[in-house]
Amino acid sequence: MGKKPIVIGVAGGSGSGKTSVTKSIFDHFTEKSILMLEQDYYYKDQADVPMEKRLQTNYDHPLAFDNDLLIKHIESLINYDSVKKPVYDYTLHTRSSHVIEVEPKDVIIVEGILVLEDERLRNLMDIKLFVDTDADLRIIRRMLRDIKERGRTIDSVIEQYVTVVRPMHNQFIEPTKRYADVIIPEGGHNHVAIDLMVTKIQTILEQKEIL
Ligand SMILES: Nc1ncnc2c1ncn2[C@@H]1O[C@H](COP(=O)(O)OP(=O)(O)O)[C@@H](O)[C@H]1O
Ligand SMILES: Nc1ccn([C@@H]2O[C@H](COP(=O)(O)O)[C@@H](O)[C@H]2O)c(=O)n1
Repeated sequence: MGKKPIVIGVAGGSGSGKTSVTKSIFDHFTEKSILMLEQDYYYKDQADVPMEKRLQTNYDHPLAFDNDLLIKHIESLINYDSVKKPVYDYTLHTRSSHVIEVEPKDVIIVEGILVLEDERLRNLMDIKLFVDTDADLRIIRRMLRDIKERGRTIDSVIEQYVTVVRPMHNQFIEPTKRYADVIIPEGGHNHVAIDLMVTKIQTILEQKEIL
């Protein structure tokens, strides 16, 4: 392997298409060259917090995340050491008892709403992306996804969006766009932006002579 893995940060609002962009990039490579760390998996553990309190947690505030652990894991992977990535359960609002053993790779993608908010995380990144999608599309996408995949109701998604997600987005997420090297409009189906990123990563991997 080459000297140091490349770290790519993918930020953007909830429902903007971060995961879709990351997966589309991912699918162009073999598993031996690229790995993904989801900031969501690094929400603070709430195993000891009662469920009624978990429902009141602000999951869109920077303090909701265990960035210390995320940074520790990125630093280990940069040194080509494996890590035990936590697994997050959105229905229980805490980490599951499982972990995923992640082997080091030459490309590390770190994806999440607030990955560009923490200066320590930004300093570990070689390329910073911000997926920029209008608020109306984000709420529609989130509504469909959260009901289908995260065990939520229409009422709960609307209530959370209006009281927490929207204000936190405006206060903490949107301002991090200024740190991005590349802004990707519309997210998951932006094939031009995805192809550009794939080409860039391929070039880096070719330089490392591992393709
Ligand atoms: N360009 C797009 N057009 C339509 N739906 C999309 C698009 N990009 C993503 N989606 C859908 O919107 C939902 C949220 O996308 P996701 O990639 O999970 O966003 P994020 O990770 O930013 O929250 C998913 O169900 C996904 O399939
Ligand atoms: N228990 C939780 C944890 C997080 N959320 C919401 O997830 C959003 C971030 O994930 P995306 O895939 O949408 O980027 C964030 O906006 C939190 O509100 C949650 O609802 N419950």
